[in-house]
Amino acid sequence: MAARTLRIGLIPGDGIGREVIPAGRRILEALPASFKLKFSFVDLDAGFETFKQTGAALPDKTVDTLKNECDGALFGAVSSPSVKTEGYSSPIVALRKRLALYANVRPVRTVATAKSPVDLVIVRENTEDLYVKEEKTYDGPDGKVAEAIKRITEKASFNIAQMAGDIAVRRQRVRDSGAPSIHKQPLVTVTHKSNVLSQTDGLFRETARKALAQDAYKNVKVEEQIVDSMVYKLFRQPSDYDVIVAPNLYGDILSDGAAALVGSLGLVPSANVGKGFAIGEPCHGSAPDIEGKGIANPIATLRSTALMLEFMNEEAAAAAIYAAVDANLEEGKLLTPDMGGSAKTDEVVEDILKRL
Ligand SMILES: NC(=O)c1ccc[n+]([C@@H]2O[C@H](COP(=O)([O-])OP(=O)(O)OC[C@H]3O[C@@H](n4cnc5c(N)ncnc54)[C@H](O)[C@@H]3O)[C@@H](O)[C@H]2O)c1
Ligand SMILES: O=C(O)CC[C@H](C(=O)O)[C@@H](O)C(=O)O
Repeated sequence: MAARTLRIGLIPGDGIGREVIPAGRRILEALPASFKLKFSFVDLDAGFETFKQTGAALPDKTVDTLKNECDGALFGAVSSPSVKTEGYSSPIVALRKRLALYANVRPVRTVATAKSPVDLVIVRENTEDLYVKEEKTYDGPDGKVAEAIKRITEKASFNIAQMAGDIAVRRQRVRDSGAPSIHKQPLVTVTHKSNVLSQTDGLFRETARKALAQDAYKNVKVEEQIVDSMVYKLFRQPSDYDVIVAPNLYGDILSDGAAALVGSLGLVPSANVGKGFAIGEPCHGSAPDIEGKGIANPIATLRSTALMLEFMNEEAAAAAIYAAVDANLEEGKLLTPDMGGSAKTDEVVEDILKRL
């Protein structure tokens, strides 16, 4: 069989995004020939630096190249300012919408030998909710008033719940094939706040339930949880959760919280997934506090690279990367400072490449 050639867009962005994305490229280049995969790469711009230089945080060239040339991509992180900056808008949020990457899939897990095991996936809606970013400020009788639209549609809620159901079924298939797991039965937990937001989150809840009632998911247990009590229960008993499906903002917040349960934000990957296209992206941001020190944990990016390969139907290559990363973590000798070690980014990458 001839090797499959895949063209990958690399969008480092800002801060530690520039320090971790090269690790993603290196691990793809280091995949053994037995996987019959070849890669070509194209460097693409986005982020606050790009905005300062060109006036566009997400140049059209980046979007067009991804659409017309690439089979997949890796995105690092961007330094979006916390104050309104005329002309700037988060490029990763824009990219998710422009490429219709409707699902943000975020597996959060410990290694098999962990004392308090966690093995869950947060499936975050990726295009709407408060992230439609339709905001306005005006003067009212009590001073300035700022408003934002929270938009939930039936279509996006249905699609994201189906993605959660499909992932639950796939995870169970892997368990049934003998893979060790802390879970016995597939479970999807629908997260919402429809006790207060009965129309928006109400529509999400009701639609997700409808989607998960389809025959394809008849073996999947479906539960629901209000997002605040979800946080409480997740932090007390994370091993109770298998697949969590959430509207955009709750999914964003839950995934950083869940990262704390497994030791570091620097471990948690994600994939922005659309029909036939996926962008791997570590869950973390540009980490200005450690930028330039060469100590960023590359594991979230390496796992995001594997996750991108999974969505390209290259499960075996993805599994090899996960195994090499797990071997590094299980030995626990070469860890970056966020994990209590003193290793540099490049040393961790070298160690994982050796194990591949
Ligand atoms: N996908 C993205 O582009 C994305 C995601 C989140 C935040 N951001 C942006 O990043 C900037 C910084 O945000 P923040 O500081 O609130 O969050 P952050 O995720 O950048 O950092 C939070 C904390 O986690 C640590 N951390 C994160 N990733 C790490 C890694 N790989 N290795 C070791 N430690 C790591 C940081 O040092 C920091 O202490 C903001 O401008 C925000 O808008 C971008
Ligand atoms: O800072 C940005 O530009 C986007 C941050 C981004 C988000 O979805 O809100 C990040 O928190 C993430 O989880 O991907």
